[in-house]
Amino acid sequence: MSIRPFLTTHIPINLPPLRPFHTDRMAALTFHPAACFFPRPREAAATTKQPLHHYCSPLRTLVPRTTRPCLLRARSSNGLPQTGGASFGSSNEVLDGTPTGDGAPGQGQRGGSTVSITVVGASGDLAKKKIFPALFALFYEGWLPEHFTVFGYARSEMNDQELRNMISMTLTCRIDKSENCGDKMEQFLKRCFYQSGQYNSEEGFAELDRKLKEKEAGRLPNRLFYLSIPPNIFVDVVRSASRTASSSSGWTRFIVEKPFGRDSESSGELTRSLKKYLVEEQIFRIDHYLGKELVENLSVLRFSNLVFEPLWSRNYIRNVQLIFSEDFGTEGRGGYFDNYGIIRDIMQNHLLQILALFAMETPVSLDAEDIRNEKVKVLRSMRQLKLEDVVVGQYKGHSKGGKSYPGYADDPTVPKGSVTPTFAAAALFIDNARWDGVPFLMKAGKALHTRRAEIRVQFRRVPGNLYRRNIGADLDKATNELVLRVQPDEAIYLKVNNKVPGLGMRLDRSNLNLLYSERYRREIPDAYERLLLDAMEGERRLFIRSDELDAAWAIFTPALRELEDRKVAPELYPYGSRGPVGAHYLAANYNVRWGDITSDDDGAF
Ligand SMILES: NC(=O)C1=CN([C@@H]2O[C@H](COP(=O)(O)OP(=O)(O)OC[C@H]3O[C@@H](n4cnc5c(N)ncnc54)[C@H](OP(=O)(O)O)[C@@H]3O)[C@@H](O)[C@H]2O)C=CC1
Ligand SMILES: O=C1O[C@H](COP(=O)(O)O)[C@@H](O)[C@H](O)[C@H]1O
Repeated sequence: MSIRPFLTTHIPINLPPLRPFHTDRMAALTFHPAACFFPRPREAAATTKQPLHHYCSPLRTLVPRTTRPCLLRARSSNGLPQTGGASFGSSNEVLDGTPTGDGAPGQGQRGGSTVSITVVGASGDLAKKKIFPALFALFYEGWLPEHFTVFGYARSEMNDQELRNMISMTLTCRIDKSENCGDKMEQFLKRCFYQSGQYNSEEGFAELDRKLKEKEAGRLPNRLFYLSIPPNIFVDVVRSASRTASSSSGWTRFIVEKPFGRDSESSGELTRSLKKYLVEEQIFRIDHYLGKELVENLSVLRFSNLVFEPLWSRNYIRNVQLIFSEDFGTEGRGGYFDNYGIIRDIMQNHLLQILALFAMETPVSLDAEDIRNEKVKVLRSMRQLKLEDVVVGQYKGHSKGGKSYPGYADDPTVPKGSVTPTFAAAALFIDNARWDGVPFLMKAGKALHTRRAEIRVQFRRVPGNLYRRNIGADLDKATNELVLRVQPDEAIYLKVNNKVPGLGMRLDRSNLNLLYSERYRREIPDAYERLLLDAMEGERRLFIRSDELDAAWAIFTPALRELEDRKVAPELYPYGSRGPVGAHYLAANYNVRWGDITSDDDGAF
């Protein structure tokens, strides 16, 4: 829902900030779209069964629009908090605690609002590796509200202390701000609790509800459930938790982890099942690549720099490459992976989401729905992937330097004779006016020679290039290339032709390089931090809407089905190699050379 009418008519934009601003030179007072908004009527209705009122920040209690000023949120332009939690600080409590006097939800609530985050599947890999550490990082940086509680829920028998011990093993302090880290950890762990229960058990979640209420202590309760569990139990959890552990008067949201089905049909079925218990506005489908700094920056780069947007079309761009590689195999996750394969694991979600952001038209605003509307349009303009435009591979065992690396098929959890691809390359097309005929090439693989994720934009050659003699026969070698390196060593660099200093006229291709570690001397937050915070704030921009998901599956489902029906044998590639040569033939069909096979160092022609 657009925030515009509210913005123009109701926000006193000259309000002083709630706390003094940080002196950060990048500080900018920005209106945070989640801070003030009309209620999402269906979400509010579904969760509160109360009359609809205007919210002033979903993390704060309900405040009637007519009597409460909305809060402007101070965020530096690089996303760091300005005041160590300005948006949930004690000033909010003054607002929250004031009786509304009109029967609005929140009246009679004691001491403001609270947020409870329940990590379902707390004993699992993702919870330990990413979710608890991200929550701690948010706490450490002052982004969590004053009143918050973290609960772990899983079948494993554990008490609160055992959960805390488990979590503490993976918490780390910010490299650049390690002071008081031990104290902060202790404070954070004291807010962590555990409830053991079955995933389909309403009693289990009712018990959780009882404990949550105890911690909420009469404050307006807002509840976030993170489903960090295998997909076959998503619906069980949503059914049980929504029935017995929903917030009685605040919001209740569910973050759902991928995979969202394995094709159009199963994804549609999952969506329908979830919607029996939740409305779309309560469902936060996470794609953690959307939370990565460079992916967030894609739109900034494009829409706030005049030099890029005019070039962003078939007129100047020859091809776009989306590349993901990992230098390790499925180690330990073979059982899960075999049911999905690399196309579903990486391409259909992470790479396709990046592609949609890259290729979309300028959205009407930065509002979540405006952005997601544009992404859906791109996805719906895409051609279904054809089998002849796909190459699949699977890694095999390899020995190097006296060390041997197991093949995918050596994993005991992988069924014998599996043809599941651990590598794939694909050529995709967007049949719209902007991108007609431009190949979007994707490449994703496990157990390759390096860990890397990047977007490469190869531009067309300069017509009638005056310097063609200096460049040599292959003019495509001298075209500009813009690279957004998502990870590791985040960077944006542009390959330009340049004169090598000297009396002669020798050219080379050099990089104009924006290396984040040199430019910004601060740690880049993990994607899960950004996404968790957004979910708490009700900011949906970086989450996948159900129509986006449908459109994404429509592109890949036919080719996936054919691959499986025909049991297409993957090309084997050695662990630690650059992947199957078939990927080069596929690119060559479209006159493309993968940008990552040449060195990124500046080089002579
Ligand atoms: N791990 C990762 O890096 C990533 C994971 N994901 C997704 O996140 C979700 C969680 O992943 P991950 O943590 O690796 O998953 P796990 O396999 O570690 O499972 C999480 C927890 O769920 C419970 N569980 C596991 N299998 C079953 C089962 N068959 N039936 C019932 N409960 C079960 C276990 O808890 P208990 O036995 O205590 O109940 C387990 O600790 C998945 O949807 C995954 O696809 C997405 C991106 C990356
Ligand atoms: O979603 C997934 O992502 C990870 C890679 O994430 P990254 O942030 O470490 O790049 C991948 O290993 C996993 O297979 C996949 O499910």
